[in-house]
Amino acid sequence: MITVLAVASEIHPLVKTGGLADVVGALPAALAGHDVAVTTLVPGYPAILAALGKPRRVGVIEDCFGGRAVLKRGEAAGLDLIALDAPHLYDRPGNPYAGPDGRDWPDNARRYAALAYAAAGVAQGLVANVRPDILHAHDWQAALAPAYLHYAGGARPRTVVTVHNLAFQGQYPRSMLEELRLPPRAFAMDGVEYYGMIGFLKSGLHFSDRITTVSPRYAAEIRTAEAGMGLEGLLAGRADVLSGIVNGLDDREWNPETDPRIPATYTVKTLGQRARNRTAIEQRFGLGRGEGPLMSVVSRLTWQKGMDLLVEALPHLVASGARLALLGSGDRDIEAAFRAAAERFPGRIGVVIGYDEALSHGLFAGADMTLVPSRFEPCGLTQLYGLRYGCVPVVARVGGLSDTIVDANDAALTLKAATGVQFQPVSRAMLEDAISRAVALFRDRPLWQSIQRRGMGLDLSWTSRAGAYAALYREMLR
Ligand SMILES: Nc1ncnc2c1ncn2[C@@H]1O[C@H](COP(=O)(O)OP(=O)(O)O[C@H]2O[C@H](CO)[C@@H](O)[C@H](O)[C@H]2O)[C@@H](O)[C@H]1O
Repeated sequence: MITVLAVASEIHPLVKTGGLADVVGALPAALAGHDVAVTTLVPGYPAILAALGKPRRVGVIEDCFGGRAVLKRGEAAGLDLIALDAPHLYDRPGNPYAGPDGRDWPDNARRYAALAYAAAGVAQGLVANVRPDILHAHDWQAALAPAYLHYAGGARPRTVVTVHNLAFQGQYPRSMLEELRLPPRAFAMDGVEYYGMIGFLKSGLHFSDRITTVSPRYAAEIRTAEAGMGLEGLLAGRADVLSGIVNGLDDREWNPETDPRIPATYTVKTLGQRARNRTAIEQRFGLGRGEGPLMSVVSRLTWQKGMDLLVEALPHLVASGARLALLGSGDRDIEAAFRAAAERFPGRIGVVIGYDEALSHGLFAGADMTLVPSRFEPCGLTQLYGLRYGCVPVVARVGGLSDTIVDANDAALTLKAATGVQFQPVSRAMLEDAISRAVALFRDRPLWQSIQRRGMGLDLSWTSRAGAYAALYREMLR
């Protein structure tokens, strides 16, 4: 049995702002089947402490970045958790990273340094009976852990950092070095220094034994200047320990045969049931009926996700006979642009600004397609949900979108291999072209249904994908 201490700033179903939470929440159960036991260290946000009920106190850090912290262990939603209960850092309502005004909490450097610092402590024996073989840090919020272990010296577990999104790196001023409990010598190129700042993610990428990201294609892309966001040199230098493992989806949550969140459940043999789900979408999003396809989006509304391009492509989408139901939140400008489009095209474009887990399931269960025009995408989960639910993905050919969808070109159609529509480069013109191609494919119903069924029949579950992480851990311990 391999023991892993996972460290992350969010975990589904307790605290989620994006795909990171899905992965961190689903992996432990899937890894159990591979003889890997995962304990996850998370910040003691109110939602986490509430879910833990009556946890055991398993450790104390007297001076944890400005106050006392208690490590509390318990089970919630089937997860073995250690919460870092530090009210001065985490006892705040709402979004984990930002205050009610939408701005990052000013002390985020300390809040997530504390998480990584506690992780390093647990990795070196702070909690009785927890002596992990592997410390697995997810994203910048956890990425200082390998650095703390390095500077602490002594015995340590093997370490791996997973990059879910290179765009978020955690960069803070040099003046915080002492406050973050890093020695002066750490401020160097072969330390935590990064372009004159302290780089949390950079530190993790430098000091970890292994680096993974969430698709092979993204693992290759981030070694280039185009997608490396300044870290391409470091990543190229560590190419021998860098790999990509495509995300799976949580079968317990995402299964159209059993999903309690959708009006009508269905299987690959009863696709007709989806009509009821489509009607529910039309009602909720104020859409009229139509011959053309019902397209959908579930996304953060950001530049990464190409949502500004989609705004520009909306007149084309409507002219091609399609309708759109969009659920998302994010940049205020993009939110406003979608609201305006819904007013301009009543009955054709329906928009719900916000975050709504149940409604997102309904969209995959009833829409004909899901649009994912991302400029970059480490893996992407919504295209996987689309495949599973017969909601055909129309995606940009980047990162994990490239690794998970087979474009319906002539060759793929002949080989009966197509699962969606891909386009590149990521531009308004090519997005519009992809929309047109998707509309044309949709008109050929038998062909369309064969594409739907093929996606639904794929094994996308973590149950099989988790094997790649288990194999990586085994190799690291060899
Ligand atoms: N308004 C809304 N209402 C309800 N649900 C919503 C929603 N907006 C988004 N979601 C949900 O949030 C998750 C988003 O996951 P993604 O993988 O698409 O992207 P994200 O950029 O957050 O994750 C990063 O990490 C993940 C995990 O590794 C990578 O797949 C990805 O490429 C990378 O950018 C999905 O579960 C989606 O359904």
